[in-house]
Amino acid sequence: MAFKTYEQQRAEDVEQLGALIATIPDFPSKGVQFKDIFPIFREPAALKQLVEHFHRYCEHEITERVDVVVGLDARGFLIGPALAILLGAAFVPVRKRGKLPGACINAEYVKEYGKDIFEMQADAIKPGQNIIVVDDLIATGGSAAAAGNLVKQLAGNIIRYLFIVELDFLEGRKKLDAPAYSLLRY
Ligand SMILES: O=P(O)(O)OC[C@H]1O[C@H](OP(=O)(O)OP(=O)(O)O)[C@H](O)[C@@H]1O
Ligand SMILES: Nc1ncnc2[nH]cnc12
Repeated sequence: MAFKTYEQQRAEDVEQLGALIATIPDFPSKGVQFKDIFPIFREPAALKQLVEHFHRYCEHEITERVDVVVGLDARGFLIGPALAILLGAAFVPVRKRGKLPGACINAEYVKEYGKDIFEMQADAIKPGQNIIVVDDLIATGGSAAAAGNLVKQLAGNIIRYLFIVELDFLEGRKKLDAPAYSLLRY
């Protein structure tokens, strides 16, 4: 097989993985065009391609050492730990209220179809650690911004937000305090 440049591999990933995303109208409520990532996860080769895409992005675009990958409840848990293993980093979950034991910090947020409270264990991040925040999708940016708020409460240093899907028209990345990268933008 011919050698592919970083950009050629990126374009191939966007095309092949993008073709697997399904759009379901009016889910979970009327007017929402729900982007379903699970068809990617049903195909072993696509799942590997997805995780390797994010790993390649980090190797190519991030100069700092990544200490911790933070994943958002619940679909951020699907790629966060796999990416953390490839990066040699730790994984820390952000969970919805009431799910984590011990002392927790919290942040309230509003998202595309509702509002909620996120929590993180108070000793999950050490001051000054370099953090990547990972989720399946950014819509209004409320969820990712709340996760960023939690990291900042613990004095972590966010170096990137990573998403599989971004809904550009909702301008969620404007709420974020660090650069964002999305594999697929609609
Ligand atoms: O940018 P926003 O408007 O905040 O929306 C994006 C968030 O919404 C979805 O999660 P959801 O809260 O539906 O939870 P789930 O992963 O448990 O389904 C999605 O996985 C993101 O976390
Ligand atoms: N349109 C959407 N599709 C999938 N997940 C979402 N989370 C928030 N908005 C979403």
